[in-house]
Amino acid sequence: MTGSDADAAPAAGPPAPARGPLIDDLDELEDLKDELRRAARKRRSGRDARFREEAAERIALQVAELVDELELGPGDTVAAYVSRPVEPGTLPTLELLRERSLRVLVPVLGQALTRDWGEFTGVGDLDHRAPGRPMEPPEAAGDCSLLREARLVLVPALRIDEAGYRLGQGGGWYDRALQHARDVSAIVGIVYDDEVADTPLPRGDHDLPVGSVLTPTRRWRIGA
Ligand SMILES: Nc1nc2c(c(=O)[nH]1)N(C=O)[C@@H](CNc1ccc(C(=O)N[C@@H](CCC(=O)O)C(=O)O)cc1)CN2
Ligand SMILES: Nc1ncnc2c1ncn2[C@@H]1O[C@H](COP(=O)(O)OP(=O)(O)OP(=O)(O)O)[C@@H](O)[C@H]1O
Repeated sequence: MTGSDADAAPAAGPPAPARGPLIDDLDELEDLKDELRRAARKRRSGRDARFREEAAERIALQVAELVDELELGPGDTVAAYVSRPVEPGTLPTLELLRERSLRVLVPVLGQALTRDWGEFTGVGDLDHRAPGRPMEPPEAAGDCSLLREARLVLVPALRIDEAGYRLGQGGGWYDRALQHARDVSAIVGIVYDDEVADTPLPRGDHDLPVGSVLTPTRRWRIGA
């Protein structure tokens, strides 16, 4: 290495994680993402009930640690999702958050899949409106601007890469909702361990990264 190369080296800290190519052509972007979604969904559908239950319990333990670290307590707001059977499970997490007297917001899709949020008050209070659709509280507490009140936002994904970019279900629901989060550091993406992408995911202009990743066995901040 020459003297000038050494001078140009960054001062300290790890290198920034590689971001995927920014793809302007929306058709090309959707084709690439759809192929990845197909593979991810296929793998998810092959997991058995025992694996899923254990993973859901482990996710709740990880979330409990995070809640302690953030010193969240009664009255603080956390946004989460009500998992569908194939997704990393959140039912134990939701119960745990309630037990700690946190205010828990979960998506309410509304008529035209609007991005409203409702309060989670217990699994028994949720409605199952249509097959394939996540369970929802019977009514919304407010629209997407409510998300700003959340100190922690737990977000589902099919895959997440090292720079925090996520592959979602393809509706753009979270990409739009997350614009209202108070801060990227409050956003935590949840995936199974083998869904952490070791090569950067394709991303568009609208894709927003998460600030941390949480799996059934570990959690870390992006870029840390
Ligand atoms: N648990 C969970 N909640 C979430 C999301 C998510 O990815 N996971 N979303 C993330 O965007 C938003 C909306 N997600 C939706 C997911 C499915 C359908 C739906 O209508 N699904 C089809 C069935 C598809 C299937 O079987 O795979 C249907 O009911 O016809 C609608 C919204 C908000 N809530
Ligand atoms: N902020 C936004 N404004 C307008 N359109 C958007 C926005 N975010 C996403 N979209 C559109 O929504 C569609 C799906 O986006 P994308 O493939 O990124 O969804 P996803 O991240 O997989 O899903 P989700 O966010 O629901 O988990 C795309 O057509 C995209 O252009």
